[in-house]
Amino acid sequence: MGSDARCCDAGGSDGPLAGVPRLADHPVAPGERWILSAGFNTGPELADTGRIDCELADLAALADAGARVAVLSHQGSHRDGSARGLSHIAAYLGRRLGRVVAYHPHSADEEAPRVAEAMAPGAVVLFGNTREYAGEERGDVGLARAFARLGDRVAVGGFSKAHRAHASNTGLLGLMPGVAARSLVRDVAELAPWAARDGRRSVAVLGGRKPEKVLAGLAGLSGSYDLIVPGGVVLNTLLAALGHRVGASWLGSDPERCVRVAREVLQGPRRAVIHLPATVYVAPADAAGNPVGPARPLALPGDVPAGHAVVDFDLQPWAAAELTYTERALVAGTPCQYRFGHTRAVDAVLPVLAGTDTLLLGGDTVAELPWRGRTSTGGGSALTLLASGDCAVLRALRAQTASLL
Ligand SMILES: Nc1ncnc2c1ncn2[C@@H]1O[C@H](COP(=O)(O)OP(=O)(O)O)[C@@H](O)[C@H]1O
Ligand SMILES: O=C(OP(=O)(O)O)[C@H](O)COP(=O)(O)O
Repeated sequence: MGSDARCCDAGGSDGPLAGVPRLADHPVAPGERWILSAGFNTGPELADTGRIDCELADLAALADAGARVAVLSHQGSHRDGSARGLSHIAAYLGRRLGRVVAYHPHSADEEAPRVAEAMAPGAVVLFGNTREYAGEERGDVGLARAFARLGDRVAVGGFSKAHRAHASNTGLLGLMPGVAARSLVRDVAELAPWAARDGRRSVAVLGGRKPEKVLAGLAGLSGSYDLIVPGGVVLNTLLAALGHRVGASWLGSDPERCVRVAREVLQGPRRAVIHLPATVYVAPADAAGNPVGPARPLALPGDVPAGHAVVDFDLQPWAAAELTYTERALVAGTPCQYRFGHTRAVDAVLPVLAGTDTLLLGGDTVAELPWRGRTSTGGGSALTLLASGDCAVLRALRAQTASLL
């Protein structure tokens, strides 16, 4: 990771959007067959519809121009069996767009291309969850070829998966002309105030469960932010890197790499002060680090008892004071087990940050926290972009040539 967080810089250049072809600049002719690669990765109860709502304008623009629009989206994961059908999302899209949105439950079965071919100009069909297939998350070219039978051009939205080189985004871009959807351009551009160092005091509150919170968040932002408040998997990983026993605390899907990176961050030069709590709260926990019994305080330094996991922490008074001076903040990943009633870290952080330029990142974080301020549909993707200045989908879009379109 670079020592400076980069994105679209605050000085107004296009940053990572430079050289990216855009749907907004591209005329769409009636009857053209378009795929919209979307990112409707949201829970079945649709607690937060931001990841769907942000793609409505692109869908409407394509359909209004008379395109035949095949929508592909991921949700959940094939790897852990959490991928589900998307029929409820087709119903929601229909209501919001005020037009019929048909649903075909598979995106790569024999029937799917026939459904796509039969669409009338202006029609929209949502195809089944791309993560029904193992090849999606592997970026499998054969699966991308199957998806490619649904259209002749692709508009790539789905910022939440822009850091993934998957069959339904970079895979399709390798096979057909493609442009960035308006939602992707907007989501990337809106990160600019949280990117390059601009002299404002900055804090990153990091939590959640996914390795990107450590690999992109902790490693990438410790060189450019003033204060990092780790929670969730990031705090657990730091405690492990410091040599504490962490019991059943959740260390994510790539624990060895994350602990190694956390150790490098702790030992290497960095700008950020990293907050380590004096008191964490531990509770009996299941294999996923989720609490199954009441929590009790544990003073640090100390070891988490076997079968217990860190579920929450107290913010140190000096950090609470620092937050009141913060001018720019991001919260990436819920810092504590909020949905299980462990709310101390969130209660200490969010109300103070509500008065600053603060951005909440990610799907679960935005869905579960009481926040009325600015949000981003990207979690890991936004951190990747902030940390490295680029991501897989933008690279693939830049590689497209105008002659393809
Ligand atoms: N200490 C913890 N141990 C395990 N899970 C945690 C912990 N703290 C927060 N979480 C969980 O992290 C989830 C969000 O993680 P993640 O998927 O990485 O965020 P997002 O989808 O917003 O990017 C929350 O639902 C929360 O319950
Ligand atoms: O929810 C998402 O990412 P996030 O949890 O980093 O916000 C995206 O849809 C990417 O999903 P993935 O991390 O399963 O590839």
